Amino acid sequence: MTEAALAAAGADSYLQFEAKQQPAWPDQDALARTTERLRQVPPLVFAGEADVLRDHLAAAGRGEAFVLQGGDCAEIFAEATADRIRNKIKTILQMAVILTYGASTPVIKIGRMAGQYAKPRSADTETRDGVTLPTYRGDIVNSSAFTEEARIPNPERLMDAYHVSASTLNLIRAFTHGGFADLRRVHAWNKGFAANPAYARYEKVAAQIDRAVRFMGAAGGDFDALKTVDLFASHEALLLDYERALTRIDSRTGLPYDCSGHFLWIGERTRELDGAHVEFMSKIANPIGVKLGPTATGADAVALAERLNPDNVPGRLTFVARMGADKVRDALPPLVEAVRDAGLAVTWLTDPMHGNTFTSESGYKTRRFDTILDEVTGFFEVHRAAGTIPGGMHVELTGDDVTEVMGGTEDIDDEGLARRYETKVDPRLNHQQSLELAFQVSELLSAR
Ligand SMILES: O=C[C@H](O)[C@H](O)COP(=O)(O)O
Ligand SMILES: C=C(OP(=O)(O)O)C(=O)O
Ligand SMILES: [Mn+2]
Repeated sequence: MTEAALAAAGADSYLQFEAKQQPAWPDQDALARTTERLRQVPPLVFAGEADVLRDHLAAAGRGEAFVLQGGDCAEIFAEATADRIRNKIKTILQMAVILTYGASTPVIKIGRMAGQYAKPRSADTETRDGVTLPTYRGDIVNSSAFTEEARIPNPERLMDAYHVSASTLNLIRAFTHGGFADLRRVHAWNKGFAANPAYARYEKVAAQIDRAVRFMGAAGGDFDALKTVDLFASHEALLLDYERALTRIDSRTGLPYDCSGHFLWIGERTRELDGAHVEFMSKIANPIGVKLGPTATGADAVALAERLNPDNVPGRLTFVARMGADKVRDALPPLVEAVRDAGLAVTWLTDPMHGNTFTSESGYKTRRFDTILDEVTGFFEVHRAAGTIPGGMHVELTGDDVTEVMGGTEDIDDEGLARRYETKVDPRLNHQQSLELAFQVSELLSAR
């Protein structure tokens, strides 16, 4: 019955199109058994929550809120521990308080969390010391260990992804609604950060936020209302077998929602108009995103918006621009202007990470803090010139003290990268660098 309704709603139409970046599963029967099980399990999120997020994203598109989307490039099953999840949530909440001050509007918090397990890769194979194996495609597909066995796509991992997502989401809900996210606590953490002499340049903003919080208290502000926050879950909808298996008909509206997360996006490598990913995304009712890189044209952006949001519903569609700091000021304006001139409702985010990756001399895949900040700055400049809204920021970060991105006050250099380089795919801002970025962006936002 439900499956019939999903088919009638077009949830399987994507099967007629080419799907890029899918694993070569050696055992199709095992895959079918797992997806069959996944079609029976409880959804991870409720469609009504996705609707709430869509309304928030619409507000961000109008400049009445700012979006902070962040988390790992690739979540790792074995790293879904209480400590690591807590540190990540803490980092996002700390950044959100800083940005809220700068934007003087609510910050919509979205984790690249509880489902960010599938990775598109530029190469199908990886060679180390003369040995060539299939690439790691995320924990939902294979393991990053460099052995032949580990790299074989294993469909049982889809089930593991579901369970690890469920436990991560459970902890997110507990932390954000159980007292951990209380504004006064988060504010005290930020004061501690800015009081460290190394970060003296952020003291001024931190002191201003402190004054604002104290003013609120004196004026009888309701801090109890600020004890809980909403942190939404998002990931790249890359592995279509998994996303389709977690799609459910919403009992309220009769519409299909992909209940693997609140917000799903498709990446730069899978956004073809005639590809399976765009077709699948066109059929689900969640708020969705599309990454746009420097080769995207204004016509591409308009065509994607018309295809993915034919009713022009505000908040339904977010474009995440990932141009590169050296290109954003030239490549983004034509897209923003075309969308603006066509009267299309789109919420614009900047991803200042994916266009700024390079390999350091010592061989680490890295990015520079200053380049990341420069792309965010360019994004704000472009929107200011076009009279459009810079709606938010999408970043790869972790709450831990890793050394993967160069620069920041700590000034991690090429040699320093080796100290604690842990990511399995792309480099992440560490805890300190994430807060620094928030302080600097909050200044850009104040001028918005
Ligand atoms: O996270 C994004 C992509 O999956 C990643 O940048 C691809 O990395 P690769 O070029 O090492 O395959
Ligand atoms: C794959 C990613 O990015 P993009 O599609 O922008 O390259 C990502 O966000 O990890
Ligand atoms: Mn990445």
